[in-house]
Amino acid sequence: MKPYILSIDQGTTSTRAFLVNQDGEIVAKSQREFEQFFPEPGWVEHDANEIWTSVLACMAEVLRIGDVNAREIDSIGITNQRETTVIWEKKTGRPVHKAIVWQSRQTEAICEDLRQQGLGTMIKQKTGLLIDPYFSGTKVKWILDQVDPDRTQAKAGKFMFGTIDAWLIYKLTGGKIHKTDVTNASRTMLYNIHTLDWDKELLDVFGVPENMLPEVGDTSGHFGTTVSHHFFGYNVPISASAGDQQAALFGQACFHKGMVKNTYGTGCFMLMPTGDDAIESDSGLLTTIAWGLNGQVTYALEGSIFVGGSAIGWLRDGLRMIEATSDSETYATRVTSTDGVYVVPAFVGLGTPYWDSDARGAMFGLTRGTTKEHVIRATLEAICYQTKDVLDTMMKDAGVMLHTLRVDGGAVKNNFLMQFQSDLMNAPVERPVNNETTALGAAYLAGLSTGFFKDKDTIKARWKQDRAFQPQMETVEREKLYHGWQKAVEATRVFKVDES
Ligand SMILES: Nc1ncnc2c1ncn2[C@@H]1O[C@H](COP(=O)(O)OP(=O)(O)O)[C@@H](O)[C@H]1O
Ligand SMILES: O=P(O)(O)OC[C@H](O)CO
Repeated sequence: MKPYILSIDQGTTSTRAFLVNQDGEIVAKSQREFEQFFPEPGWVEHDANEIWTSVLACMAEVLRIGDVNAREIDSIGITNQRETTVIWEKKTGRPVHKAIVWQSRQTEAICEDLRQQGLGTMIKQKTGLLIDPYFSGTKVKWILDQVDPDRTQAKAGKFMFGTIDAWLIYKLTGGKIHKTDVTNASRTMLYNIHTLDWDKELLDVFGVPENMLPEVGDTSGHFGTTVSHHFFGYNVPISASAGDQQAALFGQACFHKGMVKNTYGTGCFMLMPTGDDAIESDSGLLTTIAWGLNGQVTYALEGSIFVGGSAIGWLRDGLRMIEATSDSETYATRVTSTDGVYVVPAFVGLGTPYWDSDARGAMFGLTRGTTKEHVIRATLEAICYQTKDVLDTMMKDAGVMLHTLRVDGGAVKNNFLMQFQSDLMNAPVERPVNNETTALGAAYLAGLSTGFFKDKDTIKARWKQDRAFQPQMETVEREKLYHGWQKAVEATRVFKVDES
């Protein structure tokens, strides 16, 4: 048995590679940031080639750091920022446009047109998604409209589309394999999550020829092997591809309905598996695929918050109130409350449960006595309020009670954030010892396919708690604070800049 799995976590702001051993421990890690392009307000793009070279660099570096030879790698698991859209030329492998990132709002006009055509219900029934620029479908249409408006080239089979996993699989296999998995496909708005097929009616709506689309497989399965010149002379199997939020759900061993994880990264994403029941939400949750294993799909409910930890990046880079994101905890705990200040970080609109593309950020309750400590605390609290909005909706739609929330992602190091979250939800918040649950999830999924890991119970047995935050706040206080937040969101949504 080869002793390691190489897990690649291709995220929104950085690429990471990890070596995971059979005890489910991370023995080496490497990380590279890459450029974010903001060509217009609200637009976010990546250079797909830069992402690819960051993956190659991280793979080489993690082997060097771990002092591991490529021949010791059992398999590769890929997990990725979801929805981000790449279209490349079949013949040359060259991207035809920058990758359009999940956060980008540049397809809002296309979305509005779809809403006007009354397609919302059909799209939701088939894909589990709501019409919003977040998903890949309108991004594919947008790129094709730029480079091939009448679709002559696309119909002639000149282009390939992929989410980031499919792009990396294509590159790693030397262009031999064009494949994705069900979790990534379920975020495209082109895939029918019930029939498990690319949907012809949707492809027509978006003007996307089927020949551009990748094959769709189980999350844990066969995605080809690396070509040896990319992997130090070895052909290593790629055995998993999973959207990063789904990989985190798996890595957190949330295998049953009622087990919920929330990831606090750039945005926040809360997922709960619902078994073979694709629960449709009327309150703004998404119905999505948690994973595909052995030909069997598990569904999930998801709440997506577009601005989570990145609001703390804004305090640092935009407002310059802090030098490092970790300073936010120090400042927040210098005051005992926000003194009535609320920050609504709707910088790119609001996701679940509001789905308001036009909303923009706001701050309320300012007085002459407001200090930066209050603003910083209010920004951290906003992450928790948004999470409560999503959680309450999820519990109601699924008809379950929350016992405990499992958390991960870059911002969970912040103890103030975690304690306030627990207080606000009146439930324990469990932080795992190993916060790299996304990478671990991808490693587990890869290892299940090759026999490196025995079964899902092995993963459950390896989950260890670092700290459980217990609720301490009085009910009256909690309700008062949350009521203030609800009023702030309402007021934010009323305010619209007149662009005429
Ligand atoms: N101590 C902290 N307190 C609050 N937010 C933090 C802290 N450390 C990191 N963050 C936030 O966490 C995010 C990074 O988390 P990460 O999981 O690496 O994100 P992603 O995978 O989306 O790139 C950043 O937006 C950063 O502002
Ligand atoms: O890269 P992350 O961790 O911000 O995750 C992004 C999500 O997958 C977007 O849906």
